[in-house]
Formats: sequence, C-alpha cells, structure tokens
Amino acid sequence: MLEVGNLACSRGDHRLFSGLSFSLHAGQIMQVQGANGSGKTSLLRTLCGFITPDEGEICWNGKPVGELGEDYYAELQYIGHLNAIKDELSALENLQMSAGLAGYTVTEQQAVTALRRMGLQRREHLPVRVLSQGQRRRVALARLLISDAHLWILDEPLTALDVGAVGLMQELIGEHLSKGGMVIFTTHQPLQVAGVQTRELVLS
Ligand SMILES: Nc1ncnc2c1ncn2[C@@H]1O[C@H](COP(=O)(O)OP(=O)(O)OP(=O)(O)O)[C@@H](O)[C@H]1O
Repeated sequence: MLEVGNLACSRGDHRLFSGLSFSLHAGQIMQVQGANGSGKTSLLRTLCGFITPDEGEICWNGKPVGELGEDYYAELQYIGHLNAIKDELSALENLQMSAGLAGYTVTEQQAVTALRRMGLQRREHLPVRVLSQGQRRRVALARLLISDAHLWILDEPLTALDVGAVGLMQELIGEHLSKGGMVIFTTHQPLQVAGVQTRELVLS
C-alpha cells in the first residue's frame, strides 16, 4: 500500500501543493488531474524519489520510502512524459538496457514478447530513431511488460498513441490491476479501464 501524508512540494520559489494526503491499495488506480503547470509531473516525480518534498511523508507498506531505498524503487516502474530511450539502440536493446539499469535482467525472448504485445513486431531490431513517435512511445511503455513492479507511475502514457494503442494500454492497466497492481497516472486524454473506478486527485 502507498500512503502519502501531508505532502508539500515547491519548484523554484513557487509552492505547487501542500497538505496532500492519500493512500492507494492493491488493485486501485488514481488519476492526477490539474491544469498545465499545476504540479502533476512534480508530484509523480516526488513519489518516485526524484524530487525531495518540502514536507510530508511517503510510505510503502507502512515504511517510509527513504528507509526502504532500493526495496521501494524495485516496487515501482515510472514512465515519464519523455520516452528515455536511446536513438541509436534498437527497441530490443533499449528494453534490455532499461532492465539492466533497473537492476534486473530480461531475456531476448521476454523482450521480444513485450515488444510484440505492444504491436512492434518486425520493428524489434531497428534503431529507434527510425521509428514513428507512436512506435517510440510503445517502446517506452513496453518496459511495463518486463517489470515486476507493483506500482506503475505513468506521466502522460497516451501521448502519440493511436486509438488501438490507447485500447491496448487500457487493457494492460486492467490486467495489472487485476493482479493486485496499482497505477497513478496523468493524462489530458480520456483513459478508462473497463470495470474499474478511477480515483481522482485534483491539483489546483
Ligand atoms: N526545475 C524547476 N525549476 C523551477 N520551476 C520548475 C521546475 N520544474 C518544474 N517547474 C515549474 O513547476 C510547475 C509545475 O510543473 P509540472 O511539470 O509539475 O506541471 P504539470 O501539472 O505536470 O504540467 P503539464 O500539464 O503542463 O504537464 C510549472 O510552473 C513549472 O514551470
């Protein structure tokens, strides 16, 4: 379970939010909403440990994430609004590199299977610089399929995706939740997982 208590965050000299508290249980999904610049990305990055909050506490299964360190990072998979992929590497190499950086290994077969699930068959070995924007986003999102992380933190996951890929993402999120996973996401596009009530957190 993720528990956030009395969280406050500033960027520069501007306070983005304060007194933010919520919890997220297995099988739950939450959308962070708000206008451009309201702090959605900053909140997601704070939950990932990339930004130190001004105040408040983030706990994972009852323990402060600062104490858990790597044990917490192994539980989360972050997909930022940038793809964080290397242009000169192939889709397959990018996936293997992501796994390596996260501290686990993925076999070629597992990576190929993930890329194919994302609709990238026959694109596995091409340098990603030649892929379309939507295909590059699919490569980034394929990281979700090779990860054992319980908590998915997704910043604008649907950017550049076509209707089919949006449907696929909704399906993948539904599968993740049904296995006891959790998802926190932002999007300016509709994202509705069948049979699941999406909780809302609005930043103003
Ligand atoms: N490193 C930084 N230094 C100063 N200000 C920053 C920094 N990073 C972000 N900001 C500011 O913090 C505010 C919140 O940014 P953030 O990216 O979290 O917003 P957002 O809600 O995700 O916006 P959008 O919907 O446009 O993606 C913005 O005004 C932004 O300019």
